[in-house]
Amino acid sequence: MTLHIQLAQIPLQDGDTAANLARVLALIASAPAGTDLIVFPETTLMGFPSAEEIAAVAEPLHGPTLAAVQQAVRAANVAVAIGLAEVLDGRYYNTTVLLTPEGVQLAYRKTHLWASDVGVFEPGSQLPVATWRGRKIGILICFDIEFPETARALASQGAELLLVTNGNMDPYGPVHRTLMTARALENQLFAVMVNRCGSGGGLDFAGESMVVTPGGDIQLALGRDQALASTTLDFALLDASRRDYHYLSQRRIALAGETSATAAGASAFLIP
Ligand code: BAL
Repeated sequence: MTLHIQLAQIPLQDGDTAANLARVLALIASAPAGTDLIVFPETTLMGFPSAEEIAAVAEPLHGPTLAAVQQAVRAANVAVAIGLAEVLDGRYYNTTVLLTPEGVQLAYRKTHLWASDVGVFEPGSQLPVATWRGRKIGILICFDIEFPETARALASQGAELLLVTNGNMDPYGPVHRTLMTARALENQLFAVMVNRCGSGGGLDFAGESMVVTPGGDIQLALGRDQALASTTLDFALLDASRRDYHYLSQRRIALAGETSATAAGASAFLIP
């Protein structure tokens, strides 16, 4: 079984939802034939809003911006993993959704806040996994991958594909290059990371989006500049990586925390 994915490493405009949405809609409409999933960066749709802007730009998952993306996803018959600034019950979250022609399959709220997230977003408290196209998928956002427990919490629920939406800036590019390989290898799953590029808010974003196989090989690695790159995830590599040993079933130390079944083929690890 394979998944054809496109990595959309793009610059973003902080606080300018209209500009970011226009770019996203154009990329969805022009996705190469046969693409199953396009992965975008962290907070793609709003960029990084400031504490002063967040109330004005944050939207609920049923808001107009994600509705426009949903319409484009249906028209192009592709799925997207895309970030947004979400408002839910009066609280703001740095959220990434897996949005398919059928709707929101997965919504993940960044659980480990980077310094610039604090005061703008609240941390999420769940690490959910959903099943799509027969594969269990989990999402992390940027700083999350710097904590091994996060990917392990997804893998403990059977995750086979980790999607990471990034807004990683200089000088931390090498940190994520190393850790994406580690997260894939130690959990024997595909890890796909798409970072922002360009600059904004006084930051230079590192780009360097990548795909790592369950065996820890770098299947695709981009540079620092804007790029669209397609590749195919062959899940036979996941089975091969687990043939002689399986870290998850052989580990002797489990994570502290409960996992709840949330829907058919879906679950969530609850941070205590
Ligand atoms: N190394 C930066 C992590 C973040 O911006 O979430």
